[in-house]
Amino acid sequence: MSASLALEDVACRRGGRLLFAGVSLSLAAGGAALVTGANGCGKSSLLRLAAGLLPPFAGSVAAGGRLALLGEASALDPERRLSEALLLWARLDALPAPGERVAQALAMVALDDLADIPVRMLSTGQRRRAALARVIATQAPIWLLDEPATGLDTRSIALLETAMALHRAGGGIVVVATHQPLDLAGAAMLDLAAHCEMAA
Ligand SMILES: Nc1ncnc2c1ncn2[C@@H]1O[C@H](COP(=O)(O)OP(=O)(O)OP(=O)(O)O)[C@@H](O)[C@H]1O
Repeated sequence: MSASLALEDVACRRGGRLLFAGVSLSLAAGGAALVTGANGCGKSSLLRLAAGLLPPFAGSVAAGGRLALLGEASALDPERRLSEALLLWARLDALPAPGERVAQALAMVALDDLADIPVRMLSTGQRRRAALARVIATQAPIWLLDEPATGLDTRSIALLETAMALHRAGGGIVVVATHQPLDLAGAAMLDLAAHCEMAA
């Protein structure tokens, strides 16, 4: 089955408040969306909704394919060596060759030289790239990336953009919530401000 992601007239309520309503998005294989909006308008919440971690208050979410979410935290065990911390996650999805997938993912984010370093010793930007490597290693067709460029230098942003482009070229889907401009050619633009229910 080729990947797809559809949000239809979705509303989100958190902490007793309606954050946004009337959000629709339809992505097919190779598609991408860029989610923008002011702090607190619900970008992270939208990604969690798409990931199935939050139920929509109204509307529907349908994902055709496995999802991988890059959230604020890297979710990697700080005490483990980077490659081992990634392997723990890669083994969870029961796909073949977890070691190879981790090695390839580390190379894609240019962290192969640091594979044996404990996660706690990585810099902020290196940790962000490690979190991206975790997503890449899942081989999930649908990527949900929350502020993936935070803390990244110019070269690392280029690596991120290349990884997203390659993923889409292979039929993957990318949804990115970001405050930073990112090269995501032909992406659907979703400005949550237009759907925000919170009065400024
Ligand atoms: N677990 C939670 N319970 C209740 N309210 C929450 C929870 N998590 C977030 N919120 C609230 O939901 C609103 C939207 O938060 P969210 O993190 O989705 O916004 P955002 O657009 O991603 O913000 P930012 O740009 O600062 O990352 C905020 O007002 C926040 O306080």
